[in-house]
Amino acid sequence: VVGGEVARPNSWPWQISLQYKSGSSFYHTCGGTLIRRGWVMTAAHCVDRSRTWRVVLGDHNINSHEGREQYMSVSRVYLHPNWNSNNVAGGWDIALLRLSSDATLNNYVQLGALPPSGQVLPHNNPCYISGWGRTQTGGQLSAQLKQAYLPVVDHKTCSSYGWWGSTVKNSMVCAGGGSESGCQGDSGGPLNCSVGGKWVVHGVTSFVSSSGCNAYRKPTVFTRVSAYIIFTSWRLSPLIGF
Ligand SMILES: CC(C)C[C@H](NC(=O)[C@H](CCCC[NH3+])NC(=O)C(F)(F)F)C(=O)Nc1ccc(C(C)C)cc1
Repeated sequence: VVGGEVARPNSWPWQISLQYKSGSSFYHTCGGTLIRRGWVMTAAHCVDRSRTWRVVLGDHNINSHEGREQYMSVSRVYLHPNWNSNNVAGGWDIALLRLSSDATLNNYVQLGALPPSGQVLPHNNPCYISGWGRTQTGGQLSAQLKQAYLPVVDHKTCSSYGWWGSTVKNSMVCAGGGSESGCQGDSGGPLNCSVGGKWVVHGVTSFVSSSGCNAYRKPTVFTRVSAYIIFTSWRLSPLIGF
């Protein structure tokens, strides 16, 4: 996250750190959202290589053990079938991770709320990005979870000339576009939007401009979660429409 501030610890209790094993250590690579006790939603581009993954719940400082963390292994990765790793602009940048055991919900670990199917937020709807991603273009990851205020940029504006043009599809949501943005390492994490006084996870962090994370008029682009939900009522919702 470029700009913004360090989040109050566990203030986004559905935010997870997706880590891969290298040697005997694990390294943060992406964010994600806990959407059921045994399921995490993240970006397909985060998990389209086969690695040994783990999900850390209830984290704040990813470099220290604070005692609130739950470390979960991943039993299966479900990439959206239409995801094309050579074309992030094509969309479909969404995946589900089945955890090998259920998370314990508490003050530090909660489920993220998903939007109703098809809901599109208005221009300037208040949202926050959260993540441990780089704090500058080409910079380092943040040790502590950060957040930045990124209001929604409607599709009409985001897909116009000088902005993202046709790179941005209707299955995406744009937010920010000023001096604050997501950056590498925030991928897969939530765009937390205030809707009717509640926080709803409306986006999965997907991409920023290759000329720099907080490039002018290149808002951070998120997979629009409501485009992948088939049913609105929770009784029928099979998580995400794969
Ligand atoms: C050095 C970084 C900033 C490069 C930048 N990376 C990204 O935007 C990567 C996702 C890359 C997916 C493709 N493997 N995402 C992120 O950094 C995120 F913002 F989500 F955290 C990028 O490739 N951006 C990009 C590339 C191509 C396009 C279209 C023109 C196809 C749009 C954006």
